[in-house]
Amino acid sequence: METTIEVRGLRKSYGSAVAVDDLTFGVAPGRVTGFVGPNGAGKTTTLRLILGLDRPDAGTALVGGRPYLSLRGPMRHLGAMLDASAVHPARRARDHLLWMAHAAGLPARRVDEVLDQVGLASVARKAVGGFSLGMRQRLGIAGALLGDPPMLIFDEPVNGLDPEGVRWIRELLRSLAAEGRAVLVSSHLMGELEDTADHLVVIGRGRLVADTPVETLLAAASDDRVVVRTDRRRDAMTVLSRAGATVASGGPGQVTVSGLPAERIAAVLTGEGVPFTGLAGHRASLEEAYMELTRDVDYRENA
Ligand SMILES: Nc1ncnc2c1ncn2[C@@H]1O[C@H](COP(=O)(O)OP(=O)(O)OP(=O)(O)O)[C@@H](O)[C@H]1O
Repeated sequence: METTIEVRGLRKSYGSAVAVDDLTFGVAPGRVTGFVGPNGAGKTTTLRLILGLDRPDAGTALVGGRPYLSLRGPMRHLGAMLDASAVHPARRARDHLLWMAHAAGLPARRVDEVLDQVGLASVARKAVGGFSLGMRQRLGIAGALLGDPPMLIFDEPVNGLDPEGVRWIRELLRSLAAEGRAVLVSSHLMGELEDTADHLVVIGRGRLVADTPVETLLAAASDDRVVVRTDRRRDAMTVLSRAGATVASGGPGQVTVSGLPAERIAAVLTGEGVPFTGLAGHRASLEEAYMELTRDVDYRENA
């Protein structure tokens, strides 16, 4: 069975509001695909359609080549965490997972394995009502991992987590992809996916905005600016603009230069006797690349 999730021409409206509008993308194995868009962009609706929790008005969502609801033992194919708070507060963590495992025909030993994997083994017999948001997210992730599936979906797993929790999820997602699994993770904050996602599917108002490798997006957003570190800022700006560069003060001890390659900048400064301590290319952050990408997309309601 192929380990890809394929969404084709997916469409879903609620009354007159179009939540997902002719959406097409794929989620490949062995990488983390970030599913990004502002609040209300249609991410959760899309994930619900993939899982068969809602019916599309048009289009298809296939999991390993088949609709999720037609899979035998679906949790062995695709694991998902959509709403980590949807567990009865009186239920103990281990009992919750045992119930899930039983319903899915999975062995009870998987419950202890996933509790260990997500770091909840020591609180396995505690009621979920006393869990922090981070612990609930971990429990939700444990549920997704229960069937040891080759495909995984996580809806906003980083929401409300402390930096330690964010780091943990980031490493988990990377390791799941490194094992060859297809991992789809949604977020409304691009910065959260920095150092995590290999590929991005960006949506706005239900429509596809971009489907691109992260590297390609970053390269396109990183321009030819070079940052020069020097104590003689004024002199550096004078000689570099005379040499044809566009210069700007880049803050204390820094000049931002564009229009000249780094080697030429170094040669001009050296030739004119202007000392400098560093030259570095400007590399865009994922957040900057996202702003660039979505600058012309109108997200306003009813726009
Ligand atoms: N059951 C529903 N009934 C009516 N409207 C809905 C329903 N579910 C979603 N919507 C609407 O569809 C649009 C997309 O919502 P969705 O939750 O999919 O977005 P999202 O990208 O996941 O946003 P968030 O990051 O806030 O979760 C929104 O305008 C939302 O109000």
